[in-house]
Amino acid sequence: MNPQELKSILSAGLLSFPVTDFNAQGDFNRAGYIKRLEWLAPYGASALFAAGGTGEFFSLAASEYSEIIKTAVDTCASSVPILAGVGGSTRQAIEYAQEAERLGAKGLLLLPHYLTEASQDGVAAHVEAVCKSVNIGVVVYNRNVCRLTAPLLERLAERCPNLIGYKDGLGDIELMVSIRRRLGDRFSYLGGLPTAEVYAAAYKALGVPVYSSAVFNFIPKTAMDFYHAIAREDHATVGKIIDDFFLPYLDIRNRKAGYAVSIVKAGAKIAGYDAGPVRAPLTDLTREEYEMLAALIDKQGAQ
Ligand SMILES: O=C([O-])C(=O)C[C@H](O)[C@@H](O)C(=O)[O-]
Repeated sequence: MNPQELKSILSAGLLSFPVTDFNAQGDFNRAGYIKRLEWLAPYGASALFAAGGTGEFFSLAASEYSEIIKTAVDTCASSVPILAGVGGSTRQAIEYAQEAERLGAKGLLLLPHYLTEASQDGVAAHVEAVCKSVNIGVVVYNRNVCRLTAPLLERLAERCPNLIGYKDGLGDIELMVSIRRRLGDRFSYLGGLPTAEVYAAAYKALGVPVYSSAVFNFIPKTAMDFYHAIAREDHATVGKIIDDFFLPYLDIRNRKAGYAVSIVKAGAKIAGYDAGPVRAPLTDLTREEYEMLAALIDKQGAQ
């Protein structure tokens, strides 16, 4: 798939980031991951991102990465395109990028580099180096230490034809509007704030109709229904699902840093697709929080 074909796929529909399965010892659980992907793939997401943020990319060893991407690509070959998360230092990100391309990923999501502050010129050089290391399409994820501005993205877009997407995890409306207006159709735009549904209507109004859903991991039908309600601007349905499900969900998610991922793994277990524990530095929900989530899912009849 060339970068322009990928851009067109990412310009409509719902995207999702499957969690990564670990067994009780905390090791990658390939069989569980295959079962998960086989369950989720038919629900109609336009692309799935393996080893992304919700897939705990930041906690994976390089030796596990290849197996995870290969498993996702092989399992979903005939159903849904797989993009791979990449990140870390520039050299590490390039190694991951080339490995993911070799294994058949259709594109990459470039997660922010790790730890150090950096000038945005430096971040742009990092993004350019990763884009130039592969032929497949790349989506850059503005979040945390990666805070590229519209002029820098414009420069990157000129230099890197395969940089085809911009994913926003910052929620800075002024920045988002300036990027959307200045870059126009050059990119596909993805809403990617944690629990992106809560921002979906506002982002659609800004010209960003596509978002990635983490809750798709455990209530895929509800996630798709919500996406369709957003797409047809059915405000009553959107408001009802936000009131009944997402606001109480956020009350649990906001109890601890990192719960945006932990709560999704808890949800997967409740849905009958246990992905095992999260890895440190994340922590799992407490028993009480887990029961609260189970009751919330049950109350909605969400699935
Ligand atoms: O890197 C990630 O996993 C994300 O940020 C995607 C998530 O799906 C996010 O959009 C969410 O939590 O809904």
